[in-house]
Amino acid sequence: MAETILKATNISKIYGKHKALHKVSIEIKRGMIYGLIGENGAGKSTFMRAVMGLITINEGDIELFGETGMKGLQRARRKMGQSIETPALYPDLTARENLRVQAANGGVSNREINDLLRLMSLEHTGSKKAKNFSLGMRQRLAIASTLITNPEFLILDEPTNGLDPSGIVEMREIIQRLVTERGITVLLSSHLLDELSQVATHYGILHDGRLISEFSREKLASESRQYIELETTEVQAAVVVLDELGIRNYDVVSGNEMRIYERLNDVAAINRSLVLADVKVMRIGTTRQKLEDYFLQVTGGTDHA
Ligand SMILES: Nc1ncnc2c1ncn2[C@@H]1O[C@H](COP(=O)(O)OP(=O)(O)OP(=O)(O)O)[C@@H](O)[C@H]1O
Repeated sequence: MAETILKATNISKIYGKHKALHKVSIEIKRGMIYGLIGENGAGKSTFMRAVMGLITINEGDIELFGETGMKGLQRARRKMGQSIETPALYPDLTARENLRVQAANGGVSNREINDLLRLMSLEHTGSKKAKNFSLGMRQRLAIASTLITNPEFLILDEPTNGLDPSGIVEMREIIQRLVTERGITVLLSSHLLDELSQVATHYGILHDGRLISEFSREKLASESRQYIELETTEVQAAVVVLDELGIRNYDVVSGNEMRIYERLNDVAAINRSLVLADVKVMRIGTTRQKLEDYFLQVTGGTDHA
């Protein structure tokens, strides 16, 4: 069983009359990438701040690396890095110079800095100053700065926020690299499930300060899986053809609609077989349940999302 890195039990945080977190319990084990999903104001940053000890909580317990209590948590937090409060970047310095400054007291070698620049895909930024960086580059440099201290557990608040699609893909790759190359456990947040869909191993949905759903990457993949959508007036006849083709993994979802979960690349061949058997095909093609639809489903519909 993997070591528990974070165990938050029944965490509540109240601002004035507003309950920003309501009895939130989350457990993160070594090697997980835990994605905290929720709309703006759901409580994601508040939870992360509580874990980092940047705010006090009104109720609940936090255990980090098996440590509890003020002293224990202080010790544990030395093994952590975060991007909630981003370190100041020096706009007139290059990526390398920025990391040098961050590393000034840490005895960090040039080799390590080179490695960090490569890890963050910043190795080709050369003499470019941080003020001329794209948002994605700045975000990556900020993460690189937090890695100077070699954390085992990293908290990233909305790392894909504001990035364009290619920046999002790059950030996902980098986060994955943190895990595979450095064995870092990650807690990260986003207001869009889609943005973390290919990176997180586990998901928690926060809504109005409550953790309303938790699921694994596997569950997400199976619930938002791709399938062939077939619309026909002759479902019975279509079933016979599919059986003849050896296709077993399908559902009849209504009187004239079917979903086929296998042979996704054989749409044309399946269509041909149906037509040859005189089955009227109104529509056939691959589709994928939109992740944001899934999000609406688990949050209970538009009222809650
Ligand atoms: N220092 C504070 N004082 C008062 N209310 C606060 C404070 N910080 C956060 N809140 C409130 O707590 C709730 C949760 O905020 P939080 O920043 O955790 O949300 P979030 O999910 O991270 O959203 P966002 O993506 O907008 O940051 C919000 O209603 C917010 O207004």
